[in-house]
Amino acid sequence: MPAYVLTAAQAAAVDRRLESAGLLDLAMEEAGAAVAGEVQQQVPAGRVLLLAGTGANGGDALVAARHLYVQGREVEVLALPARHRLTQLNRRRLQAVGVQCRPLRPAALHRSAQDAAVLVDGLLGTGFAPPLRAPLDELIHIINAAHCPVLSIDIPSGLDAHSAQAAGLSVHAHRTVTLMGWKPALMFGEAAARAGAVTLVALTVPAPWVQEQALAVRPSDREVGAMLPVRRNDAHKGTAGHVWVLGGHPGTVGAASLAGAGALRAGAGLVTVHSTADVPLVMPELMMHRHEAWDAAFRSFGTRRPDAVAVGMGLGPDAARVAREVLAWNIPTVLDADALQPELTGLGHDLCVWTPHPGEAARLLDTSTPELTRHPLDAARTLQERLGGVVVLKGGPSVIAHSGGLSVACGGHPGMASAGMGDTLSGILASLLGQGLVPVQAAVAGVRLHARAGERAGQLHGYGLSATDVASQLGGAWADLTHPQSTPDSDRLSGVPAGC
Ligand SMILES: NC(=O)C1=CN([C@@H]2O[C@H](COP(=O)(O)OP(=O)(O)OC[C@H]3O[C@@H](n4cnc5c(N)ncnc54)[C@H](O)[C@@H]3O)[C@@H](O)[C@H]2O)[C@@H](O)CC1
Ligand SMILES: Nc1ncnc2c1ncn2[C@@H]1O[C@H](COP(=O)(O)OP(=O)(O)O)[C@@H](O)[C@H]1O
Repeated sequence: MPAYVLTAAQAAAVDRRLESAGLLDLAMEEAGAAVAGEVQQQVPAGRVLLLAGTGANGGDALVAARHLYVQGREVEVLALPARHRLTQLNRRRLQAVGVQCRPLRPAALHRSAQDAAVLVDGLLGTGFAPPLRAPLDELIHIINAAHCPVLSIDIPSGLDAHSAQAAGLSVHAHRTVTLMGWKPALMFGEAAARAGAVTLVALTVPAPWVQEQALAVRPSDREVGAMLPVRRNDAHKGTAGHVWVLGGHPGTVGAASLAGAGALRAGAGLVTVHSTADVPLVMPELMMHRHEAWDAAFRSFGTRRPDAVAVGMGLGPDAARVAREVLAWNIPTVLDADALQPELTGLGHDLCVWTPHPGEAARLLDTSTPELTRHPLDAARTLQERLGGVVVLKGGPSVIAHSGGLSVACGGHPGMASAGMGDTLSGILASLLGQGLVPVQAAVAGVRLHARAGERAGQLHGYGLSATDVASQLGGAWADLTHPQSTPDSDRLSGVPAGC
């Protein structure tokens, strides 16, 4: 089963269903036990300071305190007055095993945080409605000044679950144990940086209840690996897909050759780069057609068509015109970089994959980049509705939007913040389309393949990794995804963007 992404409202809807089925108590017990387990694993000795808020997030902290106590850990619990029925119940259960809760006041927190081995933040979860009210603001300042590691339950207190922005004061956690599904804030931007390393505890909730609500899926590497094409032993270059790359312009010729390298390394049988500039052939296996002008190029193509085409990488001022011609072919097409022009809106078809980075996406939606990056899932969905086909809104992580919904591809490496990475991705996507994957599978599998290759290259080159390094790791990344038992858990890889 894939992991799901849920907004606060969607998580609350599942909670109501659990409550009416009499299962919410069990879910809270499971959540608290998982938090206790994470504490035991991460900080196996020393005093655990647990902070419980008024709602069910506080209830999870009280359950965690009970589990830790019965396992022999020294626990201290500071709690706000319990308002939620199950939080009140778990307070009584905690007292019944011999742990007293003390009132959570700033002075007490300040004193207790001095020598705690770990602080568990159960103040506010998905029930938080900004802005913060007193005394939560003062308490959060004290938590952030504490010297011990902080583990937040579900989401760092004070974060708006839906927004990547992290506009106001919130807990800065070292780790977050999130429940039932990922919250958008745990994956994107400044908000994700405040969550630290995230562990998802899916909880024993009927899968359809979560699936019906979910905003997006976050497929596992095993699920992604199963999408990748499998070849017969008698495969030859004619059956492995012929990809055309249309790109390059004086000054940006490298973009077309990086796309070509990405296509070859992702398995295309034949790759031809068409350009009106002298594109350097970084790999001699690439074929090159230098055309005098694009009109002449299209005349020379006649009725010949590749299995898939990537258009736009470094293509320059002719890009919109070239993309318009290519769209009329109605074949599997990746549109990137200069081909991502608002004037192409309405010309897309079901076989298109559009790959904007946030700046290009903002231009297509006529908005600002900061506004767009605040809600990347919403932005990707709006773009897909306007452009058709599949949209890959690139970033760390990227969002794939298609007519059936949204998918988030996590992983990658911060070293991928360098020029040419997107060009390589376009080639990968065209390669997978050329090998017969339908656009949504090519996008989901290609984006994760690219990110996984980035993780491998990042281990070798750190922040100095280049797009060529990423292309050279695609074979290993492919093997990792198709044999996932040997893949390190991408959530726990060092250097992976927070929350992903
Ligand atoms: N299915 C799930 O995902 C489960 C979720 N559980 C927990 O339930 C939590 C949600 O519980 P609740 O809906 O009770 O909400 P929370 O516990 O997140 O917060 C609600 C409480 O915070 C207070 N509050 C809200 N906004 C505030 C503000 N701006 N300033 C100060 N106080 C504010 C409210 O008065 C309310 O008492 C999740 O985050 C998770 O920790 C678990 O108990 C188990 C099951
Ligand atoms: N910090 C990061 N974490 C994960 N992936 C990243 C990160 N930074 C960039 N990437 C990936 O690198 C690519 C950059 O694309 P783009 O900005 O179009 O590059 P260019 O235009 O230089 O080719 C995207 O696929 C993006 O997802």
